[in-house]
Amino acid sequence: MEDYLKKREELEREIIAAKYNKITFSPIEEEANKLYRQVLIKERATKEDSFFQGYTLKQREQFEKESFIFKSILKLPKGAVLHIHIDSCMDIDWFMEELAYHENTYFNQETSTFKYFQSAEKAQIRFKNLGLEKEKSSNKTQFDAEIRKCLFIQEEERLDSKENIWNIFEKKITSVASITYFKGHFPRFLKRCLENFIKDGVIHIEARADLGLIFNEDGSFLSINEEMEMISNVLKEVQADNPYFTLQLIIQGLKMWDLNQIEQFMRDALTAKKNYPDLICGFDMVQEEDAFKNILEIVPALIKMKEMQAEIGVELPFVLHGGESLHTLTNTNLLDILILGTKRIGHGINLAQHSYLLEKIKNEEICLEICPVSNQILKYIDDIRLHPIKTFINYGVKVSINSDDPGLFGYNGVSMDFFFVSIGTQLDYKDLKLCVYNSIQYSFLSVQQKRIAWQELEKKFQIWCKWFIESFPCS
Ligand SMILES: O=c1[nH]cnc2c1ncn2[C@@H]1O[C@H](CO)[C@@H](O)[C@H]1O
Repeated sequence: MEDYLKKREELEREIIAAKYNKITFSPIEEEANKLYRQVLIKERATKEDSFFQGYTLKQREQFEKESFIFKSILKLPKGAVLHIHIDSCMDIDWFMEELAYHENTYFNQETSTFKYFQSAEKAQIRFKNLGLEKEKSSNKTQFDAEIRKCLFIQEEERLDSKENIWNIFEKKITSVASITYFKGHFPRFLKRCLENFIKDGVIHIEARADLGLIFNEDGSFLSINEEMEMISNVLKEVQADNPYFTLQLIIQGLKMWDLNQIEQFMRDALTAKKNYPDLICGFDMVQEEDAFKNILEIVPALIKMKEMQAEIGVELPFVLHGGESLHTLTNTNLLDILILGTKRIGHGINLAQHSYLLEKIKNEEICLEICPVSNQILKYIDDIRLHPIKTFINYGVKVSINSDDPGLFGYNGVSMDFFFVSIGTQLDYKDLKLCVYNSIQYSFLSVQQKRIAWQELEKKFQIWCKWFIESFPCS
C-alpha cells in the first residue's frame, strides 16, 4: 500500500506541476484553498438544479445576500478582463438615473426600444419622449420597472428558443447603444462602466469596441480620431483616481458585412492603431457565429491583413471569436482562426468537441476568453455544471474568466462569472488564481507591465487569503 500511495502522490505532483505552470501558492493560500473547497462543496449542495440551469432573480437575490462564496468573490482580485463588448456593459441603475429620462431619450412602446432624438420634431413616428411619458403615468414605480425590463434579458425571455434569444439580445443592445453612443452621454457611460470593473477588482481591460458609431446632436458621426480622443480622455480621468488601471481596445467588425466593407474596416482599424498605438491592441469580427457567415467565407478579406499592415506600417493582431457554437459538424471556425494566427480565442467552448485542437492551443499558449454567464444565457450550455472550462484548465489550456455583455445579463463587472463558474464547475481558489494569472499573462500588456501587475496581485491574493481564513464560517 505504501508503494501504491507513493505512486499516487507522484502522479498528483505531475498533474499539479503541469497545471499551475509558473504560479506558486504560499502556505496561507494552501489553507485558504482548503477552506474554500469546503464551503464550495457545502454551498453547492444547497443549490437546486434550476440554479445551475440559469439562476433566477429570486435565487440571485438570495445568494447575493447569503452566499459566503459570492461575498468572497466580490473581494477577490480579478486581474484583467479580456472579453467584454463595451456597448454591452451598461450599468442599469445608472441608466435609469441618468439617461432613461434624459430630455433626448425617446421610447417606442410597440418595439420596447429606446432612441436618441435631438428634439420632438425630429423623433421618428411612434417614439415618445420617455420623461414626459413618465410624468403622465399614474404609477411611477411600475413605469420604472417596465423600462428596466427593456434593458437586460429577462427570465421569461430566457425561456425562448436558442434561435430567438440572440434576436432579443441584439435588439436590446442596439436599443441601448442608440442612446449611449450620443457624444454627450458616451464619456459618462464609459467612465461608469470602467469604474464598475475597477470596483470589482479589475486592473486592466481589453474591450471589444466599434469604430465610427459615436454621434453628434444631429445624428452625424464623429471621426474615428475624435472617438479615440474621447476614449483616451475618459481613460485619463479614470486613471487620475486609479493610476494602476489600464484599458486597451480590440476593434470589432461585423460578420454580416460584405468583403469590401470588411477590408475598408480593417484599413480604418489599422489607421486608428497607427494614431493611437497604446489604446488599440487587436482586431476581431463579431456577431452570432451560427447565424452569419463562417470565418472561412470572410477569410478572403482577413488574409489581406498582413499586406495592409505592411502598407500602413503598423501591426494589429487578430483576437477572434471562435467556437461559440453548438454546431460541431458545420462550425469549424476554430480551425480558421488558428490558421489566421489569433492571439487568443473569444469563447472557444466547442473546443470540447474539436478536441484534436487542444494540444495545439495548449502548446502555443493561446488563451481562451471564457464567458460563463454569457454561455448560459445565450444557450450554449444548458447547465453550468457541464461547462468545459474545468476540462480545459486541467488539460493545461490557458483560460481566463470574463463577462462578455454584463449589462445585457443584468449585472456589472465580472464577479458574477467568477461565482457562477466556480460553484458550477467546482473551480477552487487555486483554479481562480490561475485564471487571473492567465488574464495578465496573455493580455497585451508589456512584459514590464505584466511583471508589476502580477507582483501587486500576488500581494493582494495573500491579503485576500488572510481575510478569507479569518472570516471563514466555522459552523
Ligand atoms: O458572445 C458574443 N459572440 C459574438 N458576438 C457578440 C457576443 N456578444 C456580443 N457580441 C456582438 O457584439 C455586439 C456588441 O458590441 C453585439 O451586437 C453582438 O453582435
